[in-house]
Amino acid sequence: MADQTLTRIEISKDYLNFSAGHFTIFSASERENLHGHNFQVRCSVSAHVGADGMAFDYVVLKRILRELCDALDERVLLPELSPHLRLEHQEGQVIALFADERIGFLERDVLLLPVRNVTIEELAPLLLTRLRDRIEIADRGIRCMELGVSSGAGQWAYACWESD
Ligand SMILES: Nc1nc2c(c(=O)[nH]1)N=C([C@H](O)[C@H](O)COP(=O)(O)OP(=O)(O)OP(=O)(O)O)CN2
Repeated sequence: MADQTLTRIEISKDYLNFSAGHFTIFSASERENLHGHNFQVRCSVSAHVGADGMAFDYVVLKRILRELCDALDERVLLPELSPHLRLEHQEGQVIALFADERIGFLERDVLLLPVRNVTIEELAPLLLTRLRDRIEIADRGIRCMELGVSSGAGQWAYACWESD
């Protein structure tokens, strides 16, 4: 009978980070001021170890995670799916309409994300989905992945995926 043992590989590197601006929205009328974080990302992947003594090449995983972080780096992150925020594009600008405010940004400085709020618990599943889209899960026998996002030391949100 084949060995069913799963081995978890954890990747946690200082360079897996992105520096981004955001504001959390609490209600239709309450939001944080625009501010920034050095967001940190980490990941663990559980898989069966193959006959070659490897679960998968973790260099590939690190490269993908780094690219996912770089894609969010040095931008103001705005939520496309917030029920309280409307986004308009006007002459090279993105205007975020919130309550009675019109908050303008240069298009080049912002990134619109398919999330309801720019919180760590929305960023974690977004990045996990993007990771899953890039990694060959079936080929490598990966059974479970967990991706964490932190907005500062000691505050993390984790999103998990398990194969059926
Ligand atoms: N459930 C969540 N709540 C909050 C989030 C979040 O992502 N998910 N984010 C924020 C703020 O944007 C910010 O990240 C937290 O600010 P705050 O804790 O006040 O400040 P620090 O990150 O600097 O933490 P210290 O403990 O003061 O070092 C708010 N809520």
